Amino acid sequence: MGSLLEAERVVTGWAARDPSGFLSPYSYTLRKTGPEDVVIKVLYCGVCHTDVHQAKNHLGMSKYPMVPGHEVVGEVVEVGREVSKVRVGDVVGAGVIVGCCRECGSCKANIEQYCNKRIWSYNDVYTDGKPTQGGFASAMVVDQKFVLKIPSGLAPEQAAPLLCAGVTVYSPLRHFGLTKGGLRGAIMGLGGVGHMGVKIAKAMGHHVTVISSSDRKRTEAMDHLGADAYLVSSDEAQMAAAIDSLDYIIDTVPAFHPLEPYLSLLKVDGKLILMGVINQPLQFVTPAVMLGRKTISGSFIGSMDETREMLEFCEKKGLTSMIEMVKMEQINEALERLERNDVRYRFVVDVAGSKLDP
Ligand SMILES: NC(=O)C1=CN([C@@H]2O[C@H](COP(=O)(O)OP(=O)(O)OC[C@H]3O[C@@H](n4cnc5c(N)ncnc54)[C@H](OP(=O)(O)O)[C@@H]3O)[C@@H](O)[C@H]2O)C=CC1
Ligand SMILES: O=C/C=C/c1ccc(O)c(O)c1
Ligand SMILES: [Zn+2]
Ligand SMILES: [Zn+2]
Repeated sequence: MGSLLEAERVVTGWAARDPSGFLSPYSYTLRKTGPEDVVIKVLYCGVCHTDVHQAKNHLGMSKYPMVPGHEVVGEVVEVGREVSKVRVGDVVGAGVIVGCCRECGSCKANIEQYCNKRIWSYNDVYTDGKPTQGGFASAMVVDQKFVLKIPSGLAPEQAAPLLCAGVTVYSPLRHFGLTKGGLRGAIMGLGGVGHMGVKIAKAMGHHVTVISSSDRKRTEAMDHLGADAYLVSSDEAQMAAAIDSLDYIIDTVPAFHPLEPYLSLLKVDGKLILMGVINQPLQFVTPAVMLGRKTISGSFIGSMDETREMLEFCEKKGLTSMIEMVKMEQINEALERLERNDVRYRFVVDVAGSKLDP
């Protein structure tokens, strides 16, 4: 396979060319397989709201052409001579980060996602000076440090959303000591990250409330995802009844919203953990946190160690994601539906089963 891939280094991905965010086929060259590199034939790739933010330049940092996709599951088709972690034929995952400095405090503490020299899986520049491109493509080359074997008990397409959405909720629950049974938590925004939040928090034995912008997802949240309570954020009576009741809120809303109504739902020492990428200042008055010693924090994906642990946790607990599979030809419709909150609950692109070339 090595020599075949050497000869077939050109791959096709689907790239955004400008802030319209419209994706279309794009050919580019993968780097030569280095000693620590793993060449992955992409099988499936989840579609995260961050892909919308990046493709549409919501953060003002987008570089084009950009092939998004960072919930990647694929088959190893070639490995560099020093790769020991995976073998050809293994089903592996890759996520948001594909590089780090390995020397700073964060890297030494194995929380490489907080390395200031992190390299993003797309919309970034790799150590060889070439743009990184993501998983909406036939193949990727990834350093073995940022690749994990998918446990055999997880279906590959089910595992894709875990590589961003899953670890994004697992990491703060672990880090902030919120894993013990009996806690009362809330997941705000029932989308890709939020639905994994409900499942993971329930599997930890928590009482889970969904805080949603509408009543539309109530039945699914309660009957299919296993939530214990459902709160519509605009319903003042429901909100008032929930004051002082929660140990934590994981807030995944990707748009500006006030924080004070949600801070009031926390118990003393409760934590509001912000996950959404919002490019606008949020506001709160200080008594909203002082009178209750409350914490507002943020959290960014999770480390490779936490990702491995989370995959094992999901396998052990039999957790699956709720996905809608699409072909690459449907990616623009999927991105548009994601942006208008019309997905239950993660699109996953069947990359290997799609026609990628024009
Ligand atoms: N911190 C991190 O490491 C990570 C951050 N993110 C970020 O988290 C956010 C959520 O990602 P993801 O779960 O993929 O997104 P989704 O679009 O799948 O879910 C977001 C949910 O937020 C709610 N919502 C409320 N207001 C809006 C609005 N104006 N537009 C859209 N949704 C709204 C909806 O739930 P409801 O109908 O229940 O109100 C929606 O389903 C994004 O900003 C993403 O970039 C993603 C992954 C990692
Ligand atoms: O989906 C994963 C990435 C999330 C993310 C979080 C924060 C931020 O500033 C980003 O650009 C992306
Ligand atoms: Zn993501
Ligand atoms: Zn570092």
